[in-house]
Amino acid sequence: MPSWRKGKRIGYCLNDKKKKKLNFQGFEDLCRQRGYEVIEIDLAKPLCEQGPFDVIIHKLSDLILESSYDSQSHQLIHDFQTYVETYSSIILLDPFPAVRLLLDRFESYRLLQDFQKQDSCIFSPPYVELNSGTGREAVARIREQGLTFPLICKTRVAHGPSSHEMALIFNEEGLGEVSAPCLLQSFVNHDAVLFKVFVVGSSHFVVRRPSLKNFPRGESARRSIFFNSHSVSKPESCSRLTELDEATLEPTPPSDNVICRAMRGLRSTLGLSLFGVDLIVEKQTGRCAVIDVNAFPGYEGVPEFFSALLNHIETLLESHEQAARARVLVAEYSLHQQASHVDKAQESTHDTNLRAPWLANSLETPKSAPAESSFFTFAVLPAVLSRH
Ligand SMILES: Nc1ncnc2c1ncn2[C@@H]1O[C@H](COP(=O)(O)OP(=O)(O)OP(=O)(O)O)[C@@H](O)[C@H]1O
Ligand SMILES: O=P(O)(O)O[C@H]1[C@H](OP(=O)(O)O)[C@@H](OP(=O)(O)O)[C@@H](O)[C@@H](O)[C@@H]1OP(=O)(O)O
Ligand SMILES: [Mg+2]
Ligand SMILES: [Mg+2]
Repeated sequence: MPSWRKGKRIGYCLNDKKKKKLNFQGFEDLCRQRGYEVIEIDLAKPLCEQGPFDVIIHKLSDLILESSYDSQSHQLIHDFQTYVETYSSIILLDPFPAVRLLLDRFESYRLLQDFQKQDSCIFSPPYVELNSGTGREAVARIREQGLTFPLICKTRVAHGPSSHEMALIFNEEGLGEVSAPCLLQSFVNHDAVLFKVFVVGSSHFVVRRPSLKNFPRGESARRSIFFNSHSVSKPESCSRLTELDEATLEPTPPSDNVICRAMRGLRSTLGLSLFGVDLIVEKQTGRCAVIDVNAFPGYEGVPEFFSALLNHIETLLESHEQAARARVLVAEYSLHQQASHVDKAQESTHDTNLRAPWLANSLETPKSAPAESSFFTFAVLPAVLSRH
């Protein structure tokens, strides 16, 4: 067994629904077969009594959201965060700030807009944030930003049952029916096909799902349509809203090249290992739009999820161990350098019998050490480590 695997403990914190949907027991079994200890974390007990942990997997989105208005949840999140900061070698999948960002569509859609400026392989449909009042108050901004009907209205909060309640708005009158905080996004015709990209570290898996049908572009007299996103884009979804009015060719999935580039960029922009990205292909242009990003999604239709997750964990454990070993070697090396500087300096003071007062200080902090250490880290260490 490699040393980076020996005695390692994987903690997890998932609610019952998530454990059941993922069949998480299967992942526990896989980890135990490979020699890991797996611990289900009980948030009601102090973490230090349950640790130590090398890795913690969680979906604490409920608690993170509640922590903004509930003091007990705030304390739990605070304690959890303090614990992982104290034991900084713990690999947390995923860090709270990165997860928190995805719970707020205002934050995450802003980030997607910035992302498309850096990398135009995908685009994020234009939108307007509505902080207060009804959609009517946003009419001027909608025009200014060049948004066209239909619009899709999404709640600001991106997680939890009510976050999946949405509306399709076809005219100004319909805007009066939506209330803040929410965002209004241009609807993109995409032939009712959604591509869910499930990311696990550096791997990703594409799954096809049903999606909303096409609607004529521009303002129309149609009444708003209120729907739950889970009734249109789950594998088993069966809704009139996903039935195309006329037969069309199946849309071509985004190319591997586009998906790989976009996921590589999003992974580093978001700072997450476990996330899902919803992509659609614009009917008129063939461009690929990102319409949603979810933290630790369901991975439904990805039979390789458990092995990919464990591979990702093992990659992280191995690189953590290498980094820790490198730090020890650098520390040992610089101690050794300091000692030899002291010996040399003492020899020369004995020789000349001239010991200037400034020499004592310069001996305590040998100036050449950092440069030599970095030379050692970059030039010598890799060779040393590869022999270990
Ligand atoms: N801009 C858009 N243009 C066209 N269709 C869209 C757009 N945004 C969302 N949709 C459709 O609405 C559905 C729900 O939107 P979205 O994915 O944002 O909701 P969600 O509730 O966050 O979904 P999830 O369950 O994946 O978290 C999508 O699956 C897609 O069918
Ligand atoms: O199970 P969870 O509570 O994490 O639900 C997540 C759900 O997974 P499921 O497949 O288990 O329903 C995800 O669906 P897929 O993208 O995978 O289709 C997606 O809807 C997330 O947004 C949900 O997260 P939440 O809205 O709750 O943050
Ligand atoms: Mg979605
Ligand atoms: Mg979502």
